[in-house]
Amino acid sequence: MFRKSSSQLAAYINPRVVQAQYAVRGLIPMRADELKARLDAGETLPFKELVYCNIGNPQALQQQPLTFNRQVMSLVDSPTLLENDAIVAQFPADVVARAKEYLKNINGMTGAYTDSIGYKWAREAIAQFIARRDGTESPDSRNICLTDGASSGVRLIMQLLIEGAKDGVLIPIPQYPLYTAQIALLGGASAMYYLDEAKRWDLHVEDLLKCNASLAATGATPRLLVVINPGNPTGQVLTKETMEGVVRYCHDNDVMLLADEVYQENIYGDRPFESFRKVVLGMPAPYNNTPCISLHSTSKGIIGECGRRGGYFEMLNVPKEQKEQLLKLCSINLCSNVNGQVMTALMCTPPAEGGESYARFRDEYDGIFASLKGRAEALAKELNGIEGITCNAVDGAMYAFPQIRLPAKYVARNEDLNKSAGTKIAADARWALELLEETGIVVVPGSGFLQQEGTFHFRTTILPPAEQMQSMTSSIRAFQTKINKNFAN
Ligand SMILES: Cc1ncc(COP(=O)(O)O)c(CN[C@@H]2CONC2=O)c1O
Repeated sequence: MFRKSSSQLAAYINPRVVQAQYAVRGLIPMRADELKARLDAGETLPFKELVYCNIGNPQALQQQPLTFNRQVMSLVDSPTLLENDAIVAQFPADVVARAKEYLKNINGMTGAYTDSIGYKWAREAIAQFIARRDGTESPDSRNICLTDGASSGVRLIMQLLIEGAKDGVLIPIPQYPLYTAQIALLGGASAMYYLDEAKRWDLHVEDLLKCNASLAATGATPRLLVVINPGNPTGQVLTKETMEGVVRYCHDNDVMLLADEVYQENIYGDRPFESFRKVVLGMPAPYNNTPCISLHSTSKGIIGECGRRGGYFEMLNVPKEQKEQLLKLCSINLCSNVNGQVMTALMCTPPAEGGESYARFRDEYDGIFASLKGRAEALAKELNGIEGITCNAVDGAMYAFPQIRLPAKYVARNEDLNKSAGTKIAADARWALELLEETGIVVVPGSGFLQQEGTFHFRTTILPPAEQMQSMTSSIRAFQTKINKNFAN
């Protein structure tokens, strides 16, 4: 049997991979990278720099890491430094003590595999963090699993529950595209519940029941309900009343609740964050027995350590059989990365008041929070001041998701451009592409998060430093004003 030449072999690709999309690093950011390469090569473009507002990557936009965490991490990563008194003398005492504590727990071997669900000591630190945050009993640390960021937690949980098209996942629209991508990769069925832009992007529990019907119509059963609180891209913070309605839905319909709470520290508006775990435990029987898996991450909040790939999920009321299978899935990956585990433990255990590092930590933490809050408020205000753009307040998370009112002539032109180029670019993707080409501003079109039919949005982060944000909103204003004028109906 002669082997076919490489040119004859059709490069087979799993069609599910082709179907999966992830707009946060899709068409617009890829085009931005091409433009950046041209700028770097000395070419003259209509702008001098790219402003990457497509990804919630704080430290890529000049946010500083928290010193305490980095100091502890450096000593844990290189324990021999602790044998050098001159080096030790350069670190605050509570940093040295914390590093020694962690190294003792790790037996000094930070290069070794850990338990499949992560270091026991790190999981116990997370359990204590959860108890302090919620004012409840400490969860059993065996119900906590450290992950390579929340993304890998989502993947594991979806693998547990989604075999194929008969298994349905309820997702919010607009949604963070990790979810539709993972559902596509598993061949699952998705049912969309639309967030209400006119009501601060709130969700309506009755829409969840409509999802049941849409899944039933295809022979699928709802297995998982995803709630992102605070919301990405929409920035809403749910009320306790809404959350209780969600819990009742999950209990009554035997659906696992996946509470994506990676932005739980990014709260800027009048609505406080309450964890789904706390809401479930505060409800009367039988609702306090509702299964709920909560996600957290070192990528967001104030810590912003995205590249460390730290995070965890906590299983509340999850049946033993499901827990065992989920933990088996974790074992197949052997363990999450050690730096991410250490960083997650540090996120959950800040320096104690009275310690040498406390004042600096507090100052850094409060400074970053105040800056994020200020930028969130300023950005929504500026965007609302642009004709043709309206934006809900950014109550939480790291993004604004304004609606753009595109003139009919602009939408029609986009259809003509698609026809002549054989492309299928959505009107708001065309808007984002042209904004990029003219200004260097990189945003993600609302179509990348899905949205109500006939509406157009874009998502920008609140992360550019204040002075850069000012010029960014001025450029968006000029760009939109030109569209309003040139395509006036
Ligand atoms: C709601 C939500 N869940 C999970 C994740 C994954 O985070 P990990 O880094 O812990 O895997 C993100 C990342 N946010 C993406 C990345 O930056 N911009 C975004 O929209 C997110 O926004």
